[in-house]
Amino acid sequence: MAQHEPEPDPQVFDDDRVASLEAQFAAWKEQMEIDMDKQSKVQESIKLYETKNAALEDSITEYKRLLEEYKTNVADLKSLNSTITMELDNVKRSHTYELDDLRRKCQNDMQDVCDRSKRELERSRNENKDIVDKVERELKAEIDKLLKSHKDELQTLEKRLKAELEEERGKRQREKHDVQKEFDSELRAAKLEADTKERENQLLQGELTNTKSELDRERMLRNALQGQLTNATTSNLTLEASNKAMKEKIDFLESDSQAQSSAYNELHRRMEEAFAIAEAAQEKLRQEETLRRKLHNQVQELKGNIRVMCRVRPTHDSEISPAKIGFPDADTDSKEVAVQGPEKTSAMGTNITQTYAYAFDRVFSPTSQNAEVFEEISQLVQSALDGYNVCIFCYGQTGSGKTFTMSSADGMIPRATAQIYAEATRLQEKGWQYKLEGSFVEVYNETYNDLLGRSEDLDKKKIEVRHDAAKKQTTLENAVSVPLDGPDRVEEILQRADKNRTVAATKANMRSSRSHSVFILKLVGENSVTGERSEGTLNLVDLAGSERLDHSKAEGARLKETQNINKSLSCLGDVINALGSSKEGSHIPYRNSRLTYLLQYSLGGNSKTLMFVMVSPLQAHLQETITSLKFATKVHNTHIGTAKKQTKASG
Ligand SMILES: Nc1ncnc2c1ncn2[C@@H]1O[C@H](COP(=O)(O)OP(=O)(O)OP(=O)(O)O)[C@@H](O)[C@H]1O
Repeated sequence: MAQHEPEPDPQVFDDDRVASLEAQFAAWKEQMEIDMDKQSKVQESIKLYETKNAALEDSITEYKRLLEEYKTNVADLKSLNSTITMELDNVKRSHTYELDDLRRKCQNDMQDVCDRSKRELERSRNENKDIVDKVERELKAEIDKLLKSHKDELQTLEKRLKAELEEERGKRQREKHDVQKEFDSELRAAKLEADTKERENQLLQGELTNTKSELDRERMLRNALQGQLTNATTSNLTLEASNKAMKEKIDFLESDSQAQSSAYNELHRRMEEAFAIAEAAQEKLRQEETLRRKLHNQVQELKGNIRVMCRVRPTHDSEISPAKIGFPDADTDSKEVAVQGPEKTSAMGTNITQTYAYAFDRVFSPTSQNAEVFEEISQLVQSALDGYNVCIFCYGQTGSGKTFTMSSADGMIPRATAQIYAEATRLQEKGWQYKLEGSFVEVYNETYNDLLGRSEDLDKKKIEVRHDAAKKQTTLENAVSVPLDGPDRVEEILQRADKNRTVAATKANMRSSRSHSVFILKLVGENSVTGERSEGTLNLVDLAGSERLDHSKAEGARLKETQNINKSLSCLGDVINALGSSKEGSHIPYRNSRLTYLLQYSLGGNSKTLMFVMVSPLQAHLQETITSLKFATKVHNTHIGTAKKQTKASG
């Protein structure tokens, strides 16, 4: 069994216990001192914390106050901000309205001035011409009539007077002769009688008185006869006076015709004046034409040098499953198109469709006609006449309506050339003479082909493209260029190009879809009156189908074609991108494809560019449609520098 040590008795204080208690006490004391020390430290800390707490509370109060102040400031700033935003919106809106008004006013003024001047000129020309013709005719007829009637009157009068005079003279002569004869015979008889009476005087004194009285009677008779002779002479004199009066009348009538000829001279003078006014009006018109060109191109520059428009073609009767394409602002601006994407299943398992919205400078819905589309581009066509390089191209997948828009019978090419021809003819009266030349080339497999050359030469004849950097003009060596001397020539050009392409096409290869065609119209104008000269180019481009073909399914010639199309279209995108992002003078990759090389001077800062993105309305083409619209949006967001007109004084 184990021995237990006895428990110490608490009442017994031996030395060991005392020592242990003392040690314990010392330890407690030490501990207490430490605790006291700690307590005083804690109390000090508490005091410190209390001081800090008070300071913190002060700070919190200060912060709260500052926060309140800050909130008030924020509220003030917010309301100031919204006021400024509102004001900014108002200013923006009013500026937009002002700009629109200014633009509209400019266009209206310009139109008014042109119309007024035209009407004025036309009216004064017609008036003058009519007045001059009428007056000339009337005067001539009047003068002829008067001269004829005067001549006739004169002749009749002369004849009558002569006859009367002759008759009167004859009558008087005869009367005189008779009287003289009578007198002579009477005198002879009287003499005889006097002789007899003389002889008888001596014999018959009484009879003498009788004879004398008879003689007196005879004398009286003679006097009477002489009186008659005097009367005849007086009447002769009267007739001569009336003859003179007649002559005076003739002179008067002749002087009247002089008055008419001075009236004619006056009219001639007025006509000269009218011609001078017409010439001044024409000069004014010429000046207004120069002003119109300036204003027109300012408006074009305001619209931007690269514009993008979208056209959705209608579905044909044979086509089913149309895509859901909407035109949200068709009733107002017509600038938006919204395409409903393919149906997808969400993470929650529900079917969803996404709508993609795009905005361009103009969107044409399927109901739009070529005439409506041309209205939008006609102003750019006008710019080509004014000396700018203009490039209009159609981009889109095969069958989206590019060729319909560009080259159909009422497409952009025939319409543009007709407008240019009409405008060039109209400008002749303002002193402009234009030389218009058209060529039509195709870029196929990175080679240029002449669509106006002989069909057997297609793919064989080599065309060289030459650039004149100073004039910013491009020439095609070895390509046929046709002078556009009448509006019908374009139909001939289109037919020839179409024939060449058809000859080149094979069953497996629809050439029109696999090549880019470029219609190039050169417009060189000279104004003999003002000495101005302008050189512009209009390029109308129908691009190859933009659909991404599956390389894996293409082989041989088809693969090469596909690669070339993809390359040239992406080069076109690169050039536009570089033009939009680069500084002046930096590198633009025109040389990377034949298409961009050809269009070099019609895509840069010196030109005005318009891209039509053509859209097929079919659900089956939806993916291509979205790709095309994305590409077009990228182009639309590009800003290209201000165009420069190719004008210089001739000589
Ligand atoms: N706006 C439209 N109105 C009526 N028909 C149209 C319109 N646009 C295109 N079409 C018709 O749609 C068809 C395809 O058009 P088009 O040949 O112009 O397409 P494309 O894009 O030029 O094709 P490809 O690249 O093969 O040349 C043609 O029959 C054309 O007449």
